[in-house]
Amino acid sequence: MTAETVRSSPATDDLVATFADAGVIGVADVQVARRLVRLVGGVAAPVELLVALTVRALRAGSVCVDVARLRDIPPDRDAPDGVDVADLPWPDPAPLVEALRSSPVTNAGPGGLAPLRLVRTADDAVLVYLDKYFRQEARVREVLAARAADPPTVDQSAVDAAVRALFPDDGADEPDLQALGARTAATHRTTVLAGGPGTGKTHTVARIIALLEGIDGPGLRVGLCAPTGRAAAALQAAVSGQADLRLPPVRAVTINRLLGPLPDGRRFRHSAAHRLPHDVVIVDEASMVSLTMMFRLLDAVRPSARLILVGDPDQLASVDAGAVLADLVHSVGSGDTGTSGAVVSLRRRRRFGGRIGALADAVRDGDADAVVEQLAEGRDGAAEAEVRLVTESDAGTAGVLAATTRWVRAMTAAAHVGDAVGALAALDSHRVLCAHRRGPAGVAPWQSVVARAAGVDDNPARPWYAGRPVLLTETDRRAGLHNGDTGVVVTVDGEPMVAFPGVGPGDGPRLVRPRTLRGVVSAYATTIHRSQGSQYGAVTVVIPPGRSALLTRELLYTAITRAVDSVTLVGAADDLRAGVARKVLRASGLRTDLEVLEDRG
Ligand SMILES: Nc1ncnc2c1ncn2[C@@H]1O[C@H](COP(=O)(O)OP(=O)(O)OP(=O)(O)O)[C@@H](O)[C@H]1O
Repeated sequence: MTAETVRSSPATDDLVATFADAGVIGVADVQVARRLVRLVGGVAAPVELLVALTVRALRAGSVCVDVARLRDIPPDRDAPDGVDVADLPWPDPAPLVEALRSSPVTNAGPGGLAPLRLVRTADDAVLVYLDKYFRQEARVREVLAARAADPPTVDQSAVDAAVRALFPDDGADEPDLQALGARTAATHRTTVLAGGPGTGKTHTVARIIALLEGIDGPGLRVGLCAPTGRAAAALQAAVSGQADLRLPPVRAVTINRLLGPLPDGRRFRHSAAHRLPHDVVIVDEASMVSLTMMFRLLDAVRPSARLILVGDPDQLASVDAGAVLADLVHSVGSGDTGTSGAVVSLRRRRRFGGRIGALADAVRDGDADAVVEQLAEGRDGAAEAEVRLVTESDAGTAGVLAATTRWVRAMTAAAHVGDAVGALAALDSHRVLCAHRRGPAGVAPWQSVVARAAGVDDNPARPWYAGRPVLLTETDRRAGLHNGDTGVVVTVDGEPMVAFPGVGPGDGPRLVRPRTLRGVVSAYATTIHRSQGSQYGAVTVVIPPGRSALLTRELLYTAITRAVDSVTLVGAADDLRAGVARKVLRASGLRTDLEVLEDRG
């Protein structure tokens, strides 16, 4: 359906069509809104628009909308030429709230279901939810509060002694936040262990398992999970790599797998009616957990079990709506215990150098001047700089392509002689990351630019050439391969094989026959979303021109923190500044108390 058919549909109101034409809401949002409005028998035009905006916001990751900030909802697509969304007839908040209060969308007749919920926050914002998400958020709040009100009883001195043994004094002046995290995990039902890349979260998690086993005795049932299969595999490898701790064998699975999906594909074996058996459930990469997934998990975790949520609240959040980890970190504050649990934020970076860290901090804090200042050192392609900005038009681009060419040639050289270890090491030594899939600064053109610069014919008709970096777009659980995994085509005994990193610590590469793989694309350039959870030597980040709405602070932070040794940003300083300033709006009510506003019965 085109914008034209939106307008000509009989139930169409001009207001909704005007916003759809301007790209603010999509055709799918209009359709869902129409269906909901029809269910309640029709509503005033501004209310119908609000329903459509609520659906749009959900698709953009927010579980609710703030009626005073409707303009901040990310648009469905760029506005057509000549249209300024600021000039649209945005409804005024006060009359809109009045209309909502008495509308059938928030007040269904007897026995009917009202699709929307209307609430006021402690700081006087008015939020509108689709009923399902309101109920999920309320349940998350309720479970966390009940868990916080019932802390585990532990022998404090035994915990302290065990923590001291696991975290020996390293002579640093600062308080040992890893030790604090472990102590907190032992003394609370719910703990958030927050921290950027390389701040020692996994190191701490492994010691938390050892600590809890020490307190509760052997036989502790540990549920280790992560939102995606790839993240679960990485967690498994990282925890089993801690040989000195002699941890019991643990297996990390996806949250979905932990909960046990039932054949109907909608419900799970474990829920409030049939809880998970574990004494401790540890969720890694928890920033990627949506509200719906967190709701299911919290329902299924035994009230007496410890829950430890581990992740980086500043990274990109889940694809689905909700950013529960960031909300918890915000509502509690580091080192504090709130009504929902306790938060410990690790700060000391243990992996990459000072400049990448300082650049990442400046992006996280939204300080565009500091970002540009950090990058000044490497201006005009000072090739050895740890962080640098090169403009697409200057000689710097040649330097960028020289670096990507060295990367591609290193993969190719190792691949030709069947050196899978060398090819995989080369693969992870560099990555080209784009904000967009399409468009001039997207993955598609950059794939060709990088391949062509290295003299490679990346021809889809002959895909299995040695040295081709590949990305999987499907999961094959039986083969242990996950959507998002990357590998390199290598020649083994004259035959092409695809090498993927081994799963366990010390495992050699896995070699897979090309014809057994489904969903394979080249990986000369990938999206920043795809890079989440991985680490590479050097990272080239392509900044899209023209103030793209897709380039956000969280996206830039995620891209920059993938790099261990160096970061090169390619693009214009002004576009970079605009991206640093653009914070993803993830509205939710979890950061505050809520008062229901509807005139229900
Ligand atoms: N207390 C510590 N003493 C010595 N080394 C440490 C300590 N904590 C972490 N490290 C080391 O620092 C590096 C980063 O730690 P770790 O992998 O635990 O961080 P992380 O926060 O889980 O990182 P990411 O999420 O990016 O994978 C690892 O090599 C780890 O062994």
